Amino acid sequence: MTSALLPAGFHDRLPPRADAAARLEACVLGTAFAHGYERTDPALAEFEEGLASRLKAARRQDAVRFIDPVSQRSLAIRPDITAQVGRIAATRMAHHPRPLRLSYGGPVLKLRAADLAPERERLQVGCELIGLDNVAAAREVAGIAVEALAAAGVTGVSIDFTLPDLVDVLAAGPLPVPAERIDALRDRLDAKDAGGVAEIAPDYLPLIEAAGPFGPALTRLRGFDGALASRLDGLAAVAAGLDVALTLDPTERHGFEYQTWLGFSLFAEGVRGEIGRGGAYAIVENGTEEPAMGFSLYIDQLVEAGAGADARRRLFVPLGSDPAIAAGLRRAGWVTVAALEPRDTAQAQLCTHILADGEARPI
Ligand SMILES: N[C@@H](Cc1c[nH]c[nH+]1)C(=O)O
Repeated sequence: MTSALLPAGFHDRLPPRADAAARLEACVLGTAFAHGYERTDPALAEFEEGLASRLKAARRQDAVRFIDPVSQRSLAIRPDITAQVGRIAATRMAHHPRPLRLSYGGPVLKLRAADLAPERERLQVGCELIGLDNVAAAREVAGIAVEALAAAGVTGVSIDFTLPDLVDVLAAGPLPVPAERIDALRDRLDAKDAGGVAEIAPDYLPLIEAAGPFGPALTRLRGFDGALASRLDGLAAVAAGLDVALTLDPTERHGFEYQTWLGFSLFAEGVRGEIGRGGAYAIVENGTEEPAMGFSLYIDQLVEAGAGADARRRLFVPLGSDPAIAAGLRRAGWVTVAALEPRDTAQAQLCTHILADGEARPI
């Protein structure tokens, strides 16, 4: 019988997966570091209002909240580190020159699991570029995400672009929609509900058909409304710098609550669901807004698909072996597992090799 040790949506990472996760995290952060992104390590929990108000339309209901007995205030456990990096950039690092490049990695907690992803606690690793949200910023950020995944040995990566504020832009200008119906229109477009869209604003129907492989989708969108020309040029320029499969789904909103002109989801062949997301957004501080661009990767699905695994070559060091030889082999990259009592065996210690006559012999 397996009785639940942990609540639904939570899991312990055991060996070798915990090591694989740490390796992937280090690989992503290492790639980011090499591009000038320095690490921040925000607090696990913070005042709820600060977290919720920092990014426009970030969802307060995503966070696990509680009243802190010490401060008597409502705290939230972070559901997304991006908002925290925004807080740090806007306050303690406000005086740093822009653009400011920061990276992060750590657990995040959601109040509820999403339909297709049962996890509530996940390991989030990412980069934020604060002070710019133009094409150059998007190219850098998306490029680093792709490079980091390649460095981590993840293959078959693809990116699905979206234009999160597209409906707002069209509704405010060329294709007016009554304000009270915009939310419903957005939801129906997101759900690709053609009948529902036709009821509210039939002019928007071509947007549903514009989803698909990047090139043709972009061409269809270009024919849709001239008001989008500069955005679409920007999108084309971002895509041109990326050497992975690209798609475009202009009305996808799910998971892009606070992103503005550009959003993207990352996928990899053989990996369940999205492995990450990113895009442009604004950080709000004292009524002013600062543009930013970033991406977050979720490491657990990658680990589940086998990424970050190593060959697990473990060398068993029998009792009485010369410690200097084992030390030399460790320096050469071996993992050594020392026998601590006579009945220890290489098999019990999951070793692939054994130290015999001063050298590593396969078992
Ligand atoms: N933090 C966002 C992705 C993102 C990072 N920067 C901008 N957007 C997410 O996990 O969905």
